[in-house]
Amino acid sequence: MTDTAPAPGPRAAWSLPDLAARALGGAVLAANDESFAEKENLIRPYPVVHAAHTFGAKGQVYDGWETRRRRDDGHDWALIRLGVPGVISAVAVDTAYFTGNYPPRVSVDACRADGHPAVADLLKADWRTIVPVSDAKGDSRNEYEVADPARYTHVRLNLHPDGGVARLRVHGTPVPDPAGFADLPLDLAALANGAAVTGASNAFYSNPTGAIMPGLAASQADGWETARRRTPGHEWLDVRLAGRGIVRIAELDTTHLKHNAPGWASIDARDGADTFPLLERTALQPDTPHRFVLPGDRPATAVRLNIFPDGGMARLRLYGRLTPEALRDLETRFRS
Ligand SMILES: NC(=O)NC(NC(N)=O)C(=O)[O-]
Repeated sequence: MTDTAPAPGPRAAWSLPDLAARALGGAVLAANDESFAEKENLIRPYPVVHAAHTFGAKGQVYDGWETRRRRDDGHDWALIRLGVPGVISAVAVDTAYFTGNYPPRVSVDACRADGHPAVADLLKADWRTIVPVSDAKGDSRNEYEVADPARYTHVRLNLHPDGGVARLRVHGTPVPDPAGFADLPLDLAALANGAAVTGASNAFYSNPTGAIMPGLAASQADGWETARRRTPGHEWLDVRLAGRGIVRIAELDTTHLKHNAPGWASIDARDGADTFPLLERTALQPDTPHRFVLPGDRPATAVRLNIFPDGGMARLRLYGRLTPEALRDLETRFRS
């Protein structure tokens, strides 16, 4: 859970995942100045913390990135690698607790530098403006929507002229490099491979997208957890796969869900207008990574994970192979 959860409403861009998230592999690579507070705080996943009148050797302590007061005409910048490349739809610049020292204006540039570029190479990259110089407020979540269909790998946050920013969130659609998707089985449900959570019956305790994030869940808050269900029925999670493919192994990981794991789970698959069972209703254990080998060979584009009656899932992994057509589509999308 972060401090910068979008306000409710029909604002699709803000419900897209944060491509700069540290948990996805994002990193703050460089900043021209971090005299007061360090740049890495920009992508911390935690709510911003603040205690007034706490002074360190450099001044008041802030949970964010804060530069010195400029005495020239320049501006400050920080360079961020996205965890997974993608199309950026919205950027949030959260100045929580920066009141007398927030940047009055910000802008954001983006570039596409595939591979593993060094900072020196990135500084020479072809940067495009995705958020022009825009007004920002102090102690606020400043939101800027982006209408640019290009795929980017890095962003640069500019402060005009200087100041402090608590958090940067870069919402967008992952467009991963499909090199290697052809020869190896991959997790067709992984966000990093281009899958997405498209719906959940209940998202009371955590963001359901946590269930398809990389790595092991760090805690119960890191996966999907529902409220206790007090009515008949069951909870479910919808996932659009990275592409049309055949799933051979399903991993249902209830790690950290000790007294609130689902009793049972099943998975339904969808391919066009057809739906079919991928995993029949199966008993689950608390705090356990379950692995099921699936017998079928029908391709699917999306799945619904059903949990009975409620609980959640730390991680859902669906290992399989893309169809040749789906692989070609991803390659075209990545190159365009
Ligand atoms: N009281 C402050 O916050 N002062 C300043 N910042 C820090 N971190 O002390 C400043 O000058 O921007």
